[in-house]
Amino acid sequence: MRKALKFVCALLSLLIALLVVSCIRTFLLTVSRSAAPTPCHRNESQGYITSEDAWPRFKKALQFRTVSNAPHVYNRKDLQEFVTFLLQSYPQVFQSPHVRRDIINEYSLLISVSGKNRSLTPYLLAAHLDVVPVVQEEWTHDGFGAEEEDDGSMVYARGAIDDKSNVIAQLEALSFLISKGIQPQRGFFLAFGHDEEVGGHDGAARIAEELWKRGIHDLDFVLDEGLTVLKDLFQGLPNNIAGIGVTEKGSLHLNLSVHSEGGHSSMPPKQTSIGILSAALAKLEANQHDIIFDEMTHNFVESISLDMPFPLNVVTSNLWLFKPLVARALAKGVSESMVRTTTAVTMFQGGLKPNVIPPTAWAVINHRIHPKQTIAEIIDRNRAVVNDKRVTITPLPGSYNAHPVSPHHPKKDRPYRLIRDTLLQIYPNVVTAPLPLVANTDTKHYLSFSKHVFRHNPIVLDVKTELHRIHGRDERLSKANLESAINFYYHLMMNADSDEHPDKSHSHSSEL
Ligand SMILES: CCCCCCCC/C=C\CCCCCCCC(=O)NCC(=O)O
Ligand SMILES: [Zn+2]
Ligand SMILES: [Zn+2]
Repeated sequence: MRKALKFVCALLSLLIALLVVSCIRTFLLTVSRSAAPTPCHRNESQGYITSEDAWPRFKKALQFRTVSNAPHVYNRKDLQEFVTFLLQSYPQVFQSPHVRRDIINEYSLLISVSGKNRSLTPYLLAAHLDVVPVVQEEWTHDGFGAEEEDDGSMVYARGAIDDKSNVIAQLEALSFLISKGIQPQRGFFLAFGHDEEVGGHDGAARIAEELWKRGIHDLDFVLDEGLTVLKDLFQGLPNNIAGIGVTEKGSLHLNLSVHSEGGHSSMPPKQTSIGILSAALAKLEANQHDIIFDEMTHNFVESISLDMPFPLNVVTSNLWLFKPLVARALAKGVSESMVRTTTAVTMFQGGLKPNVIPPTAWAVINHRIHPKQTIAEIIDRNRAVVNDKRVTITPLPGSYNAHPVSPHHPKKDRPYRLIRDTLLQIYPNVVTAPLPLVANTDTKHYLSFSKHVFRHNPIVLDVKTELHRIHGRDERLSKANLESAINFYYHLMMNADSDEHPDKSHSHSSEL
């Protein structure tokens, strides 16, 4: 008894000592924290664009039903009309001697802007023209009506976030540049694919082929849709987080199927194919893939730790002691998609009639694969968890592993710094963070052109009230967000020329 008491006292003393050390360490880190680097692009003379003129064009763009349903299955008529609308809406852009536009594979749009200084490697901004379907009965607004809130501050439509806002914002920024009589030093491309939502095989893939054929084998950087500026990501965090996707998770679509005897429902087996499959799916949902707390996650947590309120600041700035606790906390809510391979049962089919034993049942699971895992690992573990020979697990075509991680040191890596600084010009109080994009983009088709590939959508989304609208019901975008996006791309086009960002052909690390 005495020994047990001594052990408990020793343990308590150790815990108290560790907590005291943690608090002292947090205090020292806080007082010694260097001021955030002043973005070297606070060049206010670059001008500012309001969204007044853009707003009606954006609303019209949202009304085209450019829905993609499956690879090669999309609304060709509305895509054609949407592209025609874009070409007619920006006459200044397409009449400029510095702009070439090409329709690629009938429905994608490649806009080439030539730079004054041909020695500078061009960059590419990507967006996409297509959208996912609307389940209208779930919406409170017409999914393609582009209806506004009473005060005109918000518009509701599929594609408002993903991804027509970026199509319009990039064109508006280019139009403003041209209206000021500016030809950029560094050339760039606007690449609008027409089937991103179903893999980009007919759109972005063909744009990439066209660039390669033209002898463009090297891009300074690629920027596509991706993480947004996230509001209220964690309770108590005062700043919004501007995630910059420096990699993106892999994607694996798995077909699970069960084939069994049919027959009359009055003489049923113990389990029908639907029951067997449902049990397998329930096992996979109950046994999620492991939490992975990698270096990028570690750095991210540390980067926001000192802004967190007590005692979260102590916990998150002392990962040497609290990492398991923080890992478990991250595995809840939307941040779970960053720390593990996610499992989503997205399709299920089975059964013919109420009185017929279903001979087959099948389902599709979508895994978004953590950058530290592979397709093979996921399939092997799924098979072990299901552990039922009656269930056939087959990978569907179009699966791929996570992307390479783009260089993202803010001092050494100019393209990352360019995007970070431009974000800070538009959103001065955010915390920028290199993170994995949890979804997928057309960047998969541009990886061979540059190692500097980023995924960011320059709008602010409240994590609780807005994220679920992406591919969900009542997708919407505010006028303020459209305006910020336009100015982000405009400043990026200007900053890409800035001597603060010398071309990589004479790259040197500049102290900020
Ligand atoms: C600690 C950080 C946690 C981050 C949590 C995730 C936040 C996600 C924010 C924005 C995601 C927006 C994704 C937009 C791109 C989607 C493009 C798309 O739909 N591609 C097709 C596909 O992925 O299937
Ligand atoms: Zn998208
Ligand atoms: Zn999408």
